[in-house]
Amino acid sequence: MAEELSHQRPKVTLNMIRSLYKKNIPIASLTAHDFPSGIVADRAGVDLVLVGDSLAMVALGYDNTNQLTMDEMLFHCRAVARGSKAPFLVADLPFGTYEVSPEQALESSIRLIREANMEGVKLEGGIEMAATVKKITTAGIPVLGHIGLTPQRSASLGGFRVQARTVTGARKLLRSAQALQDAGCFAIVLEAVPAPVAKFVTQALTIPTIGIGAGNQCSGQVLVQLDMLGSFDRFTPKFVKKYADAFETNSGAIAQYVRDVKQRSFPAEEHTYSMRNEDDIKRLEEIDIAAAKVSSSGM
Ligand SMILES: Nc1nc(=O)c2c([nH]1)NC[C@@H]1CN(c3ccc(C(=O)N[C@@H](CCC(=O)O)C(=O)O)cc3)CN21
Ligand SMILES: CC(C)C(=O)C(=O)O
Ligand SMILES: [Mg+2]
Repeated sequence: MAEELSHQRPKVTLNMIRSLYKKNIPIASLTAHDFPSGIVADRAGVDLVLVGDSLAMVALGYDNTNQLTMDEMLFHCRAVARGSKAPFLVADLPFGTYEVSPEQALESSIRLIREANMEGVKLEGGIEMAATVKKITTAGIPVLGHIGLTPQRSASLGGFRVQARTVTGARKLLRSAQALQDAGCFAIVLEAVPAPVAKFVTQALTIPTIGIGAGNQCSGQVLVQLDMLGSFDRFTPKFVKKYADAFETNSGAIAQYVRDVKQRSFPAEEHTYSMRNEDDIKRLEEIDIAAAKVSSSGM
């Protein structure tokens, strides 16, 4: 326990996120979707851990994020919160749990805070979600906005496409960002927009932007943990940098384990228990195994 405590760093609060922004220190965010991914993000110094609904695709094997239910999200949030102690904890509001009305959004947000130890929520959408954001933030729940490529709306966007590639698009993005800021968002995720557009929006705001596929001039960055670890092999967006090759490393390790088991080279001596008295081995060998077998199969 003492050793465990020595790894703890100060709790990242909303004030600390704001102070990083004021000091122009980029906010390092990363997703986590279970206990071990929450622990590593914490240990590695991540400021903000997002339990993203991308977990639908990377952890549960769904084709998109829209099939994820509130119960599944709550289940994963609880696991992340058990492992991730220092980072500021934010959860995605799953598709269908916040669009019906501001009241529905607030009720869903309250569940994530009260039942799953989250500290804030994220929702997708721009100016049209301003009243909803206002409802949630007024209740004292920090809200992270998310504009640009909004995966929950990929059907109406025509797929996972880069957004705001024109000046008109950039102006529209800024209007949405400002509406979210005015509604009380503490920060806004900008996903898959050209770097100059993200820079333009970031400079026009007084709250941080967290980029994913939005260049290096945002106030922070976020990636899906399994993407950057090279552990998700279905697709790789252009914005993903693979910092490890977990899929290759892990499947290689497991293939070696399979060979070892087949060859009886695992377990070795050091993974094996001994009897209390060496002499007992001999006594075991003297027992008539054939007789023991007969008596047991005869029941
Ligand atoms: N593993 C994973 N990583 C993610 O970043 C992620 C998810 N899942 N699931 C939910 C959404 C979906 N996301 C995606 C998925 C694909 C692209 C992609 O392939 N984009 C193309 C650009 C297409 C265009 O030309 O407009 C690319 O080449 O990057 C982008 C974002 C982001 N989110
Ligand atoms: C990639 C981030 C922004 C996200 O929304 C998710 O992981 O679901
Ligand atoms: Mg998401």
